Amino acid sequence: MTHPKLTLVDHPLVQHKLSLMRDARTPGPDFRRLLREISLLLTYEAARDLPLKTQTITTPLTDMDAPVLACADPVVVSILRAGNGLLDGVLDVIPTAKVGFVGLYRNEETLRPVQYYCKLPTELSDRLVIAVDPMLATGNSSAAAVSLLKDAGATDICLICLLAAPEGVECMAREHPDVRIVTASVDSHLNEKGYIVPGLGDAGDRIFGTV
Ligand SMILES: O=P(O)(O)OC[C@H]1O[C@H](OP(=O)(O)OP(=O)(O)O)[C@H](O)[C@@H]1O
Ligand SMILES: O=c1cc[nH]c(=O)[nH]1
Ligand SMILES: [Mg+2]
Repeated sequence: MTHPKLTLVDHPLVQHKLSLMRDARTPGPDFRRLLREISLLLTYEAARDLPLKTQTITTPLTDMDAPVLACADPVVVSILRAGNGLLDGVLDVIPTAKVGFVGLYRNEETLRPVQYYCKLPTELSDRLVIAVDPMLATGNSSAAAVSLLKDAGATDICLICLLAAPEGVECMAREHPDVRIVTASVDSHLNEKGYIVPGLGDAGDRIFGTV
């Protein structure tokens, strides 16, 4: 398993919260809160290369040349449904981000994504586009969503996923080696139904209580 642009966030807070999320006994409200908190921490890594410029500001004590962002507003794209569990955490950190949605579900037999919705901001080029989906399993859903973003003009894309399987990382390396991936874990493998092992189960069902 390799991807030229994969960042594994091994921060102790992220790892601790992820372990709580993996635990099958963790109730839905806690699961949702933990995902939002981790999302905020993963966003720091996704936004690490945003450019800065200097602007003169006046503090209560003096003038100073202060660093401020020098880029167009980033875009965050939630891959429905489970991506919505990460969305608010990204917006907590980047409140000026524009928001898009790509609706995809995975056919349980073929493990191929089926698209049912797409609504994106008009301007995607020359800005950071952060796609969010908690699970990168076969990688088919994220790869399809990223292709859609590229077709719509995105040039600088980062995928935030809570958990990845080696198969999903390989899929992204094959289809989108230019797209950065920020994740909290690359797990062992996929089971025969395409679920990440040890994983955390079905992210969408645990977020929205649809088990
Ligand atoms: O890498 P893949 O093999 O494509 O699997 C990962 C996809 O599966 C899950 O979505 P799901 O189809 O369960 O839809 P949901 O978000 O509506 O629950 C998950 O949120 C990813 O989108
Ligand atoms: O383990 C998995 C794989 C796909 N989708 C999930 O929600 N969980
Ligand atoms: Mg699901």
